[in-house]
Amino acid sequence: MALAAASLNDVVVRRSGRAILDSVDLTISEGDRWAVLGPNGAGKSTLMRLLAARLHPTSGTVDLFGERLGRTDIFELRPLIGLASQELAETVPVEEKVLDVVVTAGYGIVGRWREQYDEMDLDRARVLLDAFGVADKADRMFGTLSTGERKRVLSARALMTDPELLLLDEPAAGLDLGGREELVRTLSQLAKDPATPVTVLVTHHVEEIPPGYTHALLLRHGSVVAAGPIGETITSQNLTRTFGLPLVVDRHGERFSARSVTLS
Ligand SMILES: Nc1ncnc2c1ncn2[C@@H]1O[C@H](COP(=O)(O)OP(=O)(O)OP(=O)(O)O)[C@@H](O)[C@H]1O
Repeated sequence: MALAAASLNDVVVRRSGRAILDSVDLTISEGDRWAVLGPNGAGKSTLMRLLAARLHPTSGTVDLFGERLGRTDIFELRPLIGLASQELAETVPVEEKVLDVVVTAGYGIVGRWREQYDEMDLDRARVLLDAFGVADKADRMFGTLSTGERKRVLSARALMTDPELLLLDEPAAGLDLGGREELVRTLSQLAKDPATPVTVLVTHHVEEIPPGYTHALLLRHGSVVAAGPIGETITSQNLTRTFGLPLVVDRHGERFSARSVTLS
């Protein structure tokens, strides 16, 4: 059997005496594209930090590409993982040139630290910016971009190292409707491309799940409500349990939408 990209076994993360992830079991396999959903505070970003080898579990085990967190050199693991998150966005210097924000991913840093980069790296960074519709922003300062433009740049950055695992934490948050739809289309094209690595995307909204996503994980209060193939997991019953209010999910081809049910 192929090695799992990520395998979590009975994972607990405890903070201030509270389990912010509780008994989480999860296997992410080669070719999978996972959407992770749950209300604010459910533990989604904490899960992403584990998958990014930026956090160790309090108990249980996390294996990334067969290497166990805590027993392996995380600095060897991290280049295999492309991460785009708000936490990372906040570490980017506002005066950093957009092209450099992307290209520095290849050097495992944020913030420009040398004057010259390889022309091949710069070309790749431009191609990725183009794929996310922000090639025309390459020479701008990161701090002058809109929220949505920053999200796109960081998604491009996450792919710069040609990672084995792509982690996108709320890539569509703060985008307007047109921007969201464009991003969903870009992410869908990526999802359907066999060359794209295993992907895990966090979102608050089923509308943001790109076509081509194969699996979903629903979290509430740090626990898994449901996990599995997307069509079986994104259901009215599971969403209702996850968000704690009566919800109806509709499916339109490969897209989902959800609305609350008014109880009379
Ligand atoms: N260091 C910490 N100490 C105490 N509580 C923490 C700590 N870090 C995170 N938490 C709590 O853990 C819970 C899960 O946080 P996390 O950021 O993973 O949630 P999330 O699902 O990503 O939320 P959101 O949708 O709001 O981004 C939250 O209630 C948060 O307040």
